[in-house]
Amino acid sequence: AAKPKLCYFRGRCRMESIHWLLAAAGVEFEEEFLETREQYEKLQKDGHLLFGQVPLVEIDGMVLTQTRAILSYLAAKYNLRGKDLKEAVRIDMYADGTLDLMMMIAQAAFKPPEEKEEDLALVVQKAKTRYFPVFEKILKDHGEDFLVGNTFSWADIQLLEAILMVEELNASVLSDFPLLKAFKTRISNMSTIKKFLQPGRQRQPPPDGRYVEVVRNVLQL
Ligand SMILES: CCCCC[C@H]1O[C@@H](O)C[C@@H]1SC[C@H](NC(=O)CC[C@H](N)C(=O)O)C(=O)NCC(=O)O
Repeated sequence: AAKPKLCYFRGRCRMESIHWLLAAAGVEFEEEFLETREQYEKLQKDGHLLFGQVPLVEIDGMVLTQTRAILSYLAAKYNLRGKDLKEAVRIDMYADGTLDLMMMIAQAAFKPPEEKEEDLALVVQKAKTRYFPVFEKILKDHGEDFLVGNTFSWADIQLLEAILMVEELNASVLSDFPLLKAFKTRISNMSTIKKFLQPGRQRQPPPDGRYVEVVRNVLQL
């Protein structure tokens, strides 16, 4: 089958969780990076953008947008969405929580320096007081290597992505979360994820001025 084709800016934000999921599933993908307004307008003209937005993923003969819908489809397709509906909804809840946290980081990139600083400090605070305590407790109560059931799922991928992203902001953020530390080591060492984390793979760097400039130009923000 043809490789999935991803279309987004050369950066993280909404597409990064899709990179992670495909990489964790060991699925090779192609990418088109949006650099110009013309590219974006062509996608719109071709009717590929349902609501005029990216991320865009072409897979299995479909043209998909809406990050959450894409992630749900991919998680189900690659057996990363639990063994039944009850596990699936728990995976969705956990994944949604990490997406909320990571979106806070993504949006901060577009703020002026002082505000960005404040926003990112708030993100670290939220991670330490709201999100990570929840996941620490889940791991403690559940007593398994993974967040849901006793198998690897999309929720585990999302949590690792979020942990690494928050650690970029504050390296000692896991100091009060021993189970999350062990979780991070365990999941990072899974072969497909270990490969993805090596330099030069398709993981994107944190947003920088160039990324913000390209997004603003392409979207005319
Ligand atoms: C000020 C902050 C602006 C952020 C704008 C974009 O840069 C990324 O960091 C976040 C977004 S992504 C680009 C944006 N896409 C979305 O907002 C997708 C939202 C959708 N619910 C999803 O989850 O896929 C976009 O295409 N907008 C065109 C426009 O709506 O006309």
